[in-house]
Amino acid sequence: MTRPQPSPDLLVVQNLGISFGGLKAVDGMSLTIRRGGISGLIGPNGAGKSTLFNLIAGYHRPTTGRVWLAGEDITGLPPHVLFGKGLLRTFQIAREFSTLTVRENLMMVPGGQLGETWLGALLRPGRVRAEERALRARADEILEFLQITHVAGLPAGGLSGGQKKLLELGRTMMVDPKIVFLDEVGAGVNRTLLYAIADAIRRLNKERGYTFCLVEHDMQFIADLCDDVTCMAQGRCLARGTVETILSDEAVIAAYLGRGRAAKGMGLAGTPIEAGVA
Ligand SMILES: Nc1ncnc2c1ncn2[C@@H]1O[C@H](COP(=O)(O)OP(=O)(O)OP(=O)(O)O)[C@@H](O)[C@H]1O
Repeated sequence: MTRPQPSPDLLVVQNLGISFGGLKAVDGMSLTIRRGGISGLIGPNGAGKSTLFNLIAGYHRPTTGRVWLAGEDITGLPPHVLFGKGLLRTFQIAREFSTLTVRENLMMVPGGQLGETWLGALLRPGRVRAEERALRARADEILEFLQITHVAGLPAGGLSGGQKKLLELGRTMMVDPKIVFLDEVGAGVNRTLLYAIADAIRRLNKERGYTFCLVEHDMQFIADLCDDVTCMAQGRCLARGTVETILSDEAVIAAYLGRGRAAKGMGLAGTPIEAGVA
């Protein structure tokens, strides 16, 4: 007897929309994200990419449409509930606890720890210590995976921009997520750390099966990592396909560079697109 195969689509978004005042920031977006893949989401400034991430990850409630995760309707659920279901979102500006050490930033990610309540700490000190040891071991394993063990004991506020982005990635790893939405993880990061971040994403995908969706303006980063790409413009889906087809698509190039430059045959492949170029 053959077993039913799980659907290849981990996340399905249908007709999602939200308006701010009169502006339709996301206007009937549909999207599918394949289980075990790395998908890219591109589009000029103000296209609605971050807002779409916010709608999916529960930071905004959509006015239209639905979102399913592994077949379950998760539309409008708040971020902490989605976190528990393995759906996580990082932000363009890293959100570390600056006075805590890097290791502590990792250790505090999983919620519901026994040591968080005075009663738990008082009544079960042995279990609290065991829980803390397990969290510390997990944090140290992640720091080693990301090759940033040397900053484990430093305050997170003193890290470079790229190291903070690696820490953000590490924080998602503390809960073994199903799907991670990375919002401009490469923005403002030097080339060396950008390679380290790309390498970590690739290994998390291949070795641990994490599914990723990346918003990114650096087209080389998108081309190096993504299996498929969706381009948004004015809150809508402009085009969707393989990296090669999307980065050479005339409508996509025009959305970024303007019609005239698109007509001169200027492509996007390999080009870091500066914010604001559109
Ligand atoms: N909370 C908000 N209130 C009002 N308008 C908003 C809000 N959030 C986003 N917008 C507007 O919605 C539109 C889409 O913004 P969004 O940040 O999603 O675009 P983006 O594609 O992520 O852009 P970028 O690449 O510059 O980050 C923009 O016009 C933005 O000004």
